[in-house]
Amino acid sequence: MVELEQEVERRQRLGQESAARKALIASSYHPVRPDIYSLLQDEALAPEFLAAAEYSTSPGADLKGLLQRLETVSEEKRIYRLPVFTAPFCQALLQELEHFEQSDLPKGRPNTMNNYGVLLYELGLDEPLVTPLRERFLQPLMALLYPDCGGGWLDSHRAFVVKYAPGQDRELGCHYDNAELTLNVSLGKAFTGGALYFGDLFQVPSALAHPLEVEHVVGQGILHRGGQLHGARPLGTGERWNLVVWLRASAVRNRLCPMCCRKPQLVDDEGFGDGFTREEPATVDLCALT
Ligand SMILES: O=C(O)CCC(=O)C(=O)O
Ligand SMILES: [Fe+2]
Repeated sequence: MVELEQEVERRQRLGQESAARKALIASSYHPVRPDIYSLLQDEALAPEFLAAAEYSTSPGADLKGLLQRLETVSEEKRIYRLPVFTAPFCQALLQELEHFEQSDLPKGRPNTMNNYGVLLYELGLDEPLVTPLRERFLQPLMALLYPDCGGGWLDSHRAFVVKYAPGQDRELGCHYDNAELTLNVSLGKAFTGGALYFGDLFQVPSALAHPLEVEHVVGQGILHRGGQLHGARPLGTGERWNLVVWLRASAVRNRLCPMCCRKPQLVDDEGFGDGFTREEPATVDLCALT
């Protein structure tokens, strides 16, 4: 019980420390690409992504129609891919992230597994970039692709950039995400190796028996369920930067925490916290099997 209390305190501290870093960065950091801090414009997005999102919001849109507008990486594992950002936007975002990395401002790391990379919330990129991306584009797509995983009920996210480079992190162990659904976009630079591999949903026995390898394509995003076991193979050469958006639906996680598979007991936190809410959104259909 003492350990549990300490862990709760540690997590609450993380939220407060993250908010403090965000405030410090807002007051003293000078972006090299201020353009990416203005509200997300359609021009930043790949035409295929715009088309898929526009289709998904059109009357009568269905899964079959959407599947004609993106690549099915694995039907069985329900993994999909499509171009997300234009090349110039990827380059601008990379330039900004690198500039921030080189600054001596404090950086909150994405999770316990990545020692490099940054949280987009702390940089101030949630409001102009990630929230509009989720609300306007990802939500309609995810509602058709994963209605049983809260795809139509996304109400928060945790977005970060992971960076792999020689002498830094080079790979990522097998895990599942604290997310109902995940978008992983390759931003560049030039690299070899570093493919993702996917097993089954983590609840399945011997879920890693036949992993599927998925190479990154710069500018393109992989969509998968957060509970799908995955990891990253070692980087060969070059640098790999990916934008990862953990998408959360409180309507789903309020019932069953996706990490411990129990009914969550909530404590207060800053911002989106871990994506749970005390107020219930209206009802949502859930898969009884997963
Ligand atoms: O290395 C990658 O691209 C995957 C990162 C990832 O799965 C995660 O951070 O949750
Ligand atoms: Fe992950």
